[in-house]
Formats: sequence, C-alpha cells, structure tokens
Amino acid sequence: MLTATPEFYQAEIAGEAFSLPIIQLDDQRAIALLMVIDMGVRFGDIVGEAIARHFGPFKPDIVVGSATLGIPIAIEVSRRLGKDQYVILQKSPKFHLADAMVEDVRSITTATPQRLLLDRRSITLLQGKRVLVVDDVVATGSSMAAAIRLVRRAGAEVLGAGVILTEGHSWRDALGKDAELIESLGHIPQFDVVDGVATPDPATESGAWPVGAPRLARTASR
Ligand SMILES: Nc1ncnc2[nH]cnc12
Repeated sequence: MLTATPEFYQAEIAGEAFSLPIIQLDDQRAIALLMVIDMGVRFGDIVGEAIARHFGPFKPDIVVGSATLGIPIAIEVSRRLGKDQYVILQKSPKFHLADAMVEDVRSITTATPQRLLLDRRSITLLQGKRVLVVDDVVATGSSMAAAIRLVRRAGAEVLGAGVILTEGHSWRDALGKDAELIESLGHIPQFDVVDGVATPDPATESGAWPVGAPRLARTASR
C-alpha cells in the first residue's frame, strides 16, 4: 500500500478543531506547525479569551510573553485581563538591551544556542508581582524554563504558564516541578518520519496531562 504524509494534523484548541500543516524538519522529524501569526484575528480572540478566563481568577498582576510568537498572545491575554502593560522577553540583543538580564535557552533541538533577554528597565514592572507567563507552544520546555528563570530573577512569582499547545512530553523533564505551572489549550504529538512518511509517535499522542484533555481545555468548556 502506498502511504504518504497527510497534509494536515487536526488539533483541538480550546475545544475547536484546527488544521495544522505537517512540516518535515529533517529525514527523521516532522511537526504539526502552529504559526500563530498566520492564524488570523479570530484565533487570537479564542486563545486570548480562553487563557484569560482560566487565569483571571488567580489575579495575575502582569503577563510576560517570549518573543516572537508569544508576543501576540501576551497582548491578547493582557487586553482581556484589563492590563495595559505587559513584558516581552526578547531573543536577540537589540542595541538598547546591552544591559539586559540573560538566560540561555538550553535546547537540544536548536543547532544555534539561543538566549532570552529581559530589559532591566522592565524589572520594576515585575518585582514583587504575580506573573502569568504565556507562549505559543511548549515542546522541549527549554524556552519556557528560561522565561520562568528570568521572571524569578526579576523578583516575581510565577503563578502559571498558559500555552496554546503542548507538543509531546519532553517539556516535563526540562521543567521539573515547574511543569505543574503549565496549562494548555490543546496538545499535539511529535512525529517520526519512517520511510519518508511522517507518523505521530504514539507515546506522545496523549494530552498534556494523563487524564484525557488538557486541563485548560477542560476548564474552558465548563
Ligand atoms: N509545532 C510547533 N509549531 C510552532 N512552533 C513550534 N515550536 C516548537 N514546536 C512548534
């Protein structure tokens, strides 16, 4: 039988089905790609609303998002929490970030070392505050771990981390106890490429948390 990689993976995000293109990374790996900036305004409404609804009762003082794809999420969630200011952790050392607080992103999947930077002028926005960290996808967990370290170094408490998707489960090891902070709107598997065909790795297919749907998806539909 001739099989080919399906073009799309159907992911459930905040209770709605979305088709994510399956993209082959190399001869062994493929991903169901979530490009937040290509998903449109309605998508931003859905994810911003679901994350804000879940974390609102925990009364975050401010939202922190990691560049680049965490930026629209930080804005959407902040808007719905009625917060004007938010903090973005940058990836590249812009000229005005010479004195930034830096954390290495210890990623095994990225060839070039990455860093996250916190502008020292933003520290006053975080010191002594209750922070909600947001991002698009938590996969290896290394970027989220660096974001959490930076926020804590700035003297803030991380009350939770809201993401659109968890991908596989390796982020649990990277985050250790902080994995409990993660709430996601959906889950996608990692893909293996076998004989040129991308197939979900069954060990990574179940949701972010052992009991069925991701916790945030469950609370969002209550
Ligand atoms: N599936 C995915 N889509 C977009 N960004 C990602 N980063 C890691 N996994 C990703």
